[in-house]
Amino acid sequence: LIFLDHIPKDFPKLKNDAFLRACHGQETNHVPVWCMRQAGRYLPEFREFRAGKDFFETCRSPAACCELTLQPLRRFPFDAAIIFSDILVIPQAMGMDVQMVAGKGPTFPEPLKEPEDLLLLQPKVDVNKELGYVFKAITLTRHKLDGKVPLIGFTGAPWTLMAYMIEGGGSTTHSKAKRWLYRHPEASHKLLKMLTDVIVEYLLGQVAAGAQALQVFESHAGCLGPVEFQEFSLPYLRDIARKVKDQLKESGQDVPMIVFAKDGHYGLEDLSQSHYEVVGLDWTIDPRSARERTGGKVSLQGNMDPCALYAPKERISEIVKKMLEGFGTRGYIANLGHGLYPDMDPENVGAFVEAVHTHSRHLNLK
Ligand SMILES: Cc1c2[nH]c(c1CCC(=O)O)Cc1[nH]c(c(CCC(=O)O)c1C)Cc1[nH]c(c(CCC(=O)O)c1C)Cc1[nH]c(c(CCC(=O)O)c1C)C2
Repeated sequence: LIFLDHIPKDFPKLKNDAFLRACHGQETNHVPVWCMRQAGRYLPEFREFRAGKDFFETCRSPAACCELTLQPLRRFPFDAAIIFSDILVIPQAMGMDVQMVAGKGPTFPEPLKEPEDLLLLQPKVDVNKELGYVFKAITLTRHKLDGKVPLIGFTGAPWTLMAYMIEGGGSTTHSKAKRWLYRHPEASHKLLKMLTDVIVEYLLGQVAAGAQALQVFESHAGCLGPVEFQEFSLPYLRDIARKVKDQLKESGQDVPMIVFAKDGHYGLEDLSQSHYEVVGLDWTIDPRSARERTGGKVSLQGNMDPCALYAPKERISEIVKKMLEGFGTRGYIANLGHGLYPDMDPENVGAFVEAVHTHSRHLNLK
């Protein structure tokens, strides 16, 4: 792969490696914490910066992505940054039109309807050309972070992206996309394979650009059952991790990978044996049982109910303490079980971060 030869080597030295150490199951003084959607509409500075600008235009501006990535870190002592972007830049790179419609979310004016529509997709995507703007944003942000915390790159997983490409936007049932799984299994596998190929190159490009960890979002695992998950999600999640890791090993790099299959608790054992260092959890799983079911094979990330941030600060602190006791402080990264909502109070996000740091330091001294 060409882009691995171009790894910039003049990045500032990392000052806080708690997140990376926790990914590898190593000891840390405190439990590292970050929040999914930490760059988002709950921050007034985010709303002000985004006002009047098109969402995907913002994604295509490395300077804007850098600014939005850094905003939450100016407020809170998060232990990791996640690059501002979106999972739907991949369908765009494959030739589909995606627009962000205010009050509605991402919308595909012409979603995939039948297997013949796969012919409309770019058969061979040049990720450097189509997604180079993300790589530029990552390199710029890694410099501007000045080694404060590691930078996480991310992608949507194949099934989740397939679901958006067929549904044409958000959905509660995902029945259009699931119709493909039952009616057009071969075409489904063809599309999932196409997506996997692009995702592998995209993640490698992000590492070459400076990403220090990678998260794969299988946000729509919950609408699959265990049987469909085994056939249409898990093999591709595994393939992505194996291929990315094989390539990175060749160039002597070690970048931890996180898999987050939202509502995919039925797949927890399998996910813990899928070549990812970290398994992300939503709030429907009890921390102790997650530890038991994953048998110490992986680090765990999560999983406070985002809505617990509506509670008073003292209550947040108690909930965090219980969560830390359940997971233990080793091989654990605190996070929410899903992203922050726009109406959440930034002060309570601060209380969450502080509770994780304070209680985990205390537990480590015991
Ligand atoms: C802040 C934001 C993003 N995307 C969207 C918004 C809100 C719209 C706006 O700001 O104008 C629209 C935006 N983009 C998407 C949605 C969900 C639509 C739906 O399914 O109904 C919305 C509202 C699609 C999307 N996009 C993403 C996922 C996976 C995570 C998840 O499960 O929530 C998904 C499913 C990933 C994503 N998306 C984003 C990040 C940035 C980094 C961070 O976390 O701080 C990330 C990681 C950024």
